[in-house]
Amino acid sequence: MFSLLLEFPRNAILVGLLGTVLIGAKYAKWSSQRKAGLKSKDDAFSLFEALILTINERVKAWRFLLKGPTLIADAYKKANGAPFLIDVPENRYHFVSTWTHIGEINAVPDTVLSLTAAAKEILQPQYTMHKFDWDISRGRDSVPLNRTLRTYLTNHLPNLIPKLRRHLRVIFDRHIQAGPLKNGMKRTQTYLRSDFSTYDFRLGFRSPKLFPMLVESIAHSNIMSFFGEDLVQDPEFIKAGVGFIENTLIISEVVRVLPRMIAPAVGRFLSRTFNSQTIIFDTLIPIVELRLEERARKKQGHDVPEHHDCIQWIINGTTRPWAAERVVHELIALWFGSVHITSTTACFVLHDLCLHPEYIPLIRKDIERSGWESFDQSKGQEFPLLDSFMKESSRLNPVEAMSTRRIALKPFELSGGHQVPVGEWVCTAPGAMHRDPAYWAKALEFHGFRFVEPTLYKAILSATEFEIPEPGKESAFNEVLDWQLWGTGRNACSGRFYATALAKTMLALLIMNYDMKLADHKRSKHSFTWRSFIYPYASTPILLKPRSVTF
Ligand code: HEM
Repeated sequence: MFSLLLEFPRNAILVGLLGTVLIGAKYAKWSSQRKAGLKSKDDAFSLFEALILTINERVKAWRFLLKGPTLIADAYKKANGAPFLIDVPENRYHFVSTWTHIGEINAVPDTVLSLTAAAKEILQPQYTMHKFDWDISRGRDSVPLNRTLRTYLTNHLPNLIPKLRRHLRVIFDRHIQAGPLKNGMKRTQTYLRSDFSTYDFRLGFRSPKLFPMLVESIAHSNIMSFFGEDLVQDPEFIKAGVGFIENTLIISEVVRVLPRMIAPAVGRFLSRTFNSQTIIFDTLIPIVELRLEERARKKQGHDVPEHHDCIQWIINGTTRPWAAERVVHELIALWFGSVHITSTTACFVLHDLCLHPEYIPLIRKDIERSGWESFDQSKGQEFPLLDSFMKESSRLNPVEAMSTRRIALKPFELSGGHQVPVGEWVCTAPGAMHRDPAYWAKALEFHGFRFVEPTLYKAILSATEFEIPEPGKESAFNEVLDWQLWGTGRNACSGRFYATALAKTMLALLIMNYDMKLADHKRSKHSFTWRSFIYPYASTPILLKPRSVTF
């Protein structure tokens, strides 16, 4: 199921080979064009120099695929606050690293700098999302989805979180019990829990496949939140939903690096070969059509069933109803943007919990102090120590080394005179910014309670050894103003309240109900990078053992 994650290096080699062929082809064309005009030895020498330079630049651009975060971090240091350029195989990125420049990006409309154009280049939705052809500047078209997530889904969290929690407990128990036993007794003995799932607390640590467990948990939760509870019972849909993420990454990567002449044909071929997008589309269409019918019947005064999910909120949010196909396209894009990044973020927090186990007892106490009911009512804001720990983990290990991506649809100039030509990208470097001592005291050190409020610090932490490196940095995980995890301004992630509540629910369940440790500290950051993304391997070796209490 997670073949992509395991086979990614192989795919990278394939793309690398493709790149070499392309560079060769481009050079042959370039060289033959110039031979005609070659007159002297000097010309031949300049040609040779130019060729070496071009090859150097191209090799560097292709290196971005395998070493993106390192290249960005190195260039960030050299630039010392100024905008800097990084070439990638198919484009040029202009990175900014000051909050003034970030503010300037946010100040222009999306007819000048567009997130949706950048997303279109990354995801190639015409091949990956059932021919979704979204506008490169969406204007008010983005309102129904963003309002759905930012307002309706967030306000629904007190009802939703307890339901999600019930499902998550069952999924965790199933995965953890299925993991190989690493120590303890050989014979399995199971106990019935109050919620009718079983677990086996007499036995030792088990080694489940952590990342697949987290992806499945988030996929289930998102199905319930976006499409309603019925689809959770549909294994084919869930399989397609998880496979869709891998398929999208493969198809879009291949299409992006191929020459424009052949990319569409290959894209169409891959689109037919990997059919998860079709399964998702075909499953969702009748559901959305029924909802549109219900909307029409309701307008005529008929009684219709009530639904509390994203399908319904998107439909309700449009004044002139969108066609079913249009609603489904929005949902497919939402699915891609929400499953993968949330599971990866939660996975890295779990690694950090194992690397810094001294934080766990205090985080447990704090979770007990608040309790689930207060957490649910706070829409996932509670558990401040866990919140701060998550933020410190993602500050040092954001799963994305780039954020606030925009394509220039018109020429754009930053203060100081840096120009961004049409078609090129402007973006930020969260990985590098988050480690910059200009923004953070003791920037490279992990301080899990860095973001805790002073009053809470006095009440709970002052008698402990834990340090807060700098006063005045208290801030929530879902805050956008002091870091780049969620992007910028009006385009900042509208799903961040839901994402935070879900990730925190999962982490709190695992922290409270299991003891955890890394099987092998040397392999703790068992991750690889592709472009600017950082992925955990599917089989990261974390050991979990049920505790004798259930929370
Ligand atoms: C830890 C998990 C997540 C992270 C780190 C994250 C991060 C981001 C980032 C960096 C952006 C781009 C913002 C910009 O360029 O200014 C974004 C946009 C977006 N995210 Fe998330 N996201 C997460 C989870 C989610 C979830 C769970 C949902 C849905 C429930 C979601 C929905 C969206 C949407 C709809 C946008 C586009 C906003 C727009 O077009 O204005 N995200 N996210």
